[in-house]
Amino acid sequence: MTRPAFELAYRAFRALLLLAWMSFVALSAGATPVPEVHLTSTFAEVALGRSSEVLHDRMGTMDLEAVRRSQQWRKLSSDAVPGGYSHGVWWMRVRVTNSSGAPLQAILDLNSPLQDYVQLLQVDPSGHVVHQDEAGDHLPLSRWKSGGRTLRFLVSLGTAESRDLYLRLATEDGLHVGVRPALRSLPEQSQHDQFDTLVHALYFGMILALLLYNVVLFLSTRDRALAYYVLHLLAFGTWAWTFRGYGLKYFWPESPAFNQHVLLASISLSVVTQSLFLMHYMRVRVDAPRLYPVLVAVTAANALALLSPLLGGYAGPFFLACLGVLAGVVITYACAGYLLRKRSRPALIVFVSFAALALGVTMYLLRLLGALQPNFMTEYGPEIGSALQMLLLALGLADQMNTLREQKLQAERHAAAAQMALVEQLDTLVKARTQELEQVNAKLADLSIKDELTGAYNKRHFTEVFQTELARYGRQGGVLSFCMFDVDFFKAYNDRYGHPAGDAVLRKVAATVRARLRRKGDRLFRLGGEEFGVLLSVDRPADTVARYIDGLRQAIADLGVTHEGSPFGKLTASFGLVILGSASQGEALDPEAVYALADRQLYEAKRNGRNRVEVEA
Ligand SMILES: Nc1nc2c(ncn2[C@@H]2O[C@H](COP(=O)(O)OP(=O)(O)OP(=O)(O)O)[C@@H](O)[C@H]2O)c(=O)[nH]1
Repeated sequence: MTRPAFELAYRAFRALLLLAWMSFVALSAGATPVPEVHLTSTFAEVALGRSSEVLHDRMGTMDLEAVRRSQQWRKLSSDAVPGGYSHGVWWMRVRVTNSSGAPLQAILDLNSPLQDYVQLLQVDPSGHVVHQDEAGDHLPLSRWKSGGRTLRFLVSLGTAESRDLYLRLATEDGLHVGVRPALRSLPEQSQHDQFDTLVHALYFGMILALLLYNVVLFLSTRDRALAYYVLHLLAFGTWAWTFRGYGLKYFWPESPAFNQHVLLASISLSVVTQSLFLMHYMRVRVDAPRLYPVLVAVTAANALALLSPLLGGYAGPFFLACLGVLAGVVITYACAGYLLRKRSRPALIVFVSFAALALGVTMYLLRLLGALQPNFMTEYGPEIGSALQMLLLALGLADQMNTLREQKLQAERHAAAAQMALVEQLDTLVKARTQELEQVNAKLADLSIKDELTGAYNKRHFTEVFQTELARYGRQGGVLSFCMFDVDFFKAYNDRYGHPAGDAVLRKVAATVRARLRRKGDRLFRLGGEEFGVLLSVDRPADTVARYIDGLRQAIADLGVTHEGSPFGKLTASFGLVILGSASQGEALDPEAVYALADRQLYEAKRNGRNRVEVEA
């Protein structure tokens, strides 16, 4: 071999060595073992988190070849691929080997409808992509190969076949949702979906029932708290419906952008309507006036957050919406805590119901972070928590309406009692006034028949009574006695002692006589000037009448009123008496005639010396 030929051969050998070394390096880098999962004949479900590896492609530029060769793969500490803000791409890989002894189909389910773009690359052990699928809530549903509420892919394996599954999770603007991919056999997936549908049917059924019930309640009561509660149920229900993927699946499958808007708007609307409801339900304005402006401000901020989609993107508005939710939770707890110290029952219900929601959501998040084991409570934590919250608030509302109705009834009872008391008071007043009026009337009537100076009945009344009594006597018989008496030398008395003294004497005489008329029917009349008449009761026996009248005369004389103008030296009176005995029964007596008889006897008494009684028998 010539020297140049040798050098050429040597160079070729070196190049071959270099190529071999480079190939070795390249092959050894690509040959990093992929964690493997064996699917046996008893396979039902494998949670892929801990059985797989993840890779964070921070720039989002790596292709399959690059990730296959990467040395950055690491194990996960939980079942969930980390969520949060990152503009990179998350990759997940696992080798699945069909050890069931027969061809096998499985579903790779992300257990979430929320991930912008997902790609599943199924690669055979030699590195060839044998199958490629895409899905994601930024794609219309028609581009998801395997339909379902959640993001999922079909994996078909031949007997003893192995495939490397590369799952690529990308976002539009950096917001990654923590997903928990699981591989399930078809029967297991079907059972899982059935149970999931049942739980959500119950959940959304409950929201719908509460919604309708409260709409009816609102229509009958027109209570604003109820109206806000209905709107809140509507907003929250819409959010939950969309969040769980039913919006995209059933309502707007070809409008992923609209799905994002609904998701964002329903968060802010939920907080706004909830704050408005709480304002009325807990009477924040009246009972917590210093917190009220803060609650109003938070509500207004959440209302403004509804406009945040105008800023573009999803991550930014979502961040704002989350801030709004946080502010809403803080102010709600502040109000409820403050009002709890005032022993407000609505505040207690709000406190407990929000605690239930917080507990449910916390359990769900802890499960996502791998701190809790998966179970019914952690899987459906938000649903259970919010269902409890909604039920408690609905019960609270019903309780408040009951309390209000009770208060209204009590107020009505009080008003009725007060009205009753007023009526009674009015009644008593009317009775008192009537009595007073009757008394005044009686007094007026009395005054109209009495003589002002002496208090004896007046002449007008005498005429009436005398006529009536005579008529009665004419009908019934019995004894009727009438006498007239006249103060003796009264002119002289007036002349000597003055007219006022005369008046006083007349009063004294009348009082003396009246004091002795004790029987019912005995009456004293002033017939004019110093002349009086006495009509005696029919019950008085005839033989006692003259003596009785003489007793009156004696009583006047016994007054001992000095009268120097009288031969008796004191005041006296003369009496003319007529006694109509039973012999006169049935006679129609003429009052004037009887009067004249008495007057004549009085005249006789005067003529016979005064201070005496003359009787017409
Ligand atoms: N003070 C006073 N005097 C009266 C009243 N009414 C009548 N008189 C006076 O009574 C007097 C009656 O006088 P007379 O009819 O002459 O009778 P008399 O002086 O009593 O004489 P005899 O009846 O015969 O004893 C008159 O002077 C009347 O002015 C009165 O209301 N008050």
